[in-house]
Amino acid sequence: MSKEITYSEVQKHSGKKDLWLVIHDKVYNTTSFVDEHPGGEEVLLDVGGQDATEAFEDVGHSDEAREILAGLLVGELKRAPGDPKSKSAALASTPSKTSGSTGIGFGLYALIVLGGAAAFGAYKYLQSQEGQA
Ligand code: HEM
Repeated sequence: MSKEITYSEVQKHSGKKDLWLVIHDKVYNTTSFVDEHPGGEEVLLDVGGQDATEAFEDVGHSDEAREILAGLLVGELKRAPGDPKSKSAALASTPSKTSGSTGIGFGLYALIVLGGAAAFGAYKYLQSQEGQA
């Protein structure tokens, strides 16, 4: 069984010489990798000691990157009440589910109504122009 690490433990490792990250609720020691990261050390230091799931996934890292990650594993994150919520849970579901289907449905509905109104207005305007000519 892999080691369980608390979020407050991870937060202690946020310096360049001791850099841990959380990605999908797993803890990685990236200290040896910072200098080799093709995306630069700055971005890794930015998320040092924190949940980097979103940053990591936003870039769309390759399978090779994920293999490197596997080699840096320290243990599993053990969440305690009050810790920042898991970011991988939000990423796992589709956008329509996370933002609530009503939100997107309403946005689309409003777009259609507004688009329709604009088209109607343009039609009326053109008609009035024709009348004048
Ligand atoms: C330990 C975690 C990470 C590993 C093992 C890793 C590994 C890699 C690898 C191997 C590449 C080359 C392209 C690829 O294979 O996808 C890459 C590129 C990149 N990474 Fe990461 N990465 C990590 C975390 C992050 C984080 C947290 C960020 C934050 C934004 C980030 C930003 C980038 C960017 C922007 C590139 C593109 C660089 C370019 O194409 O010029 N990476 N990473």
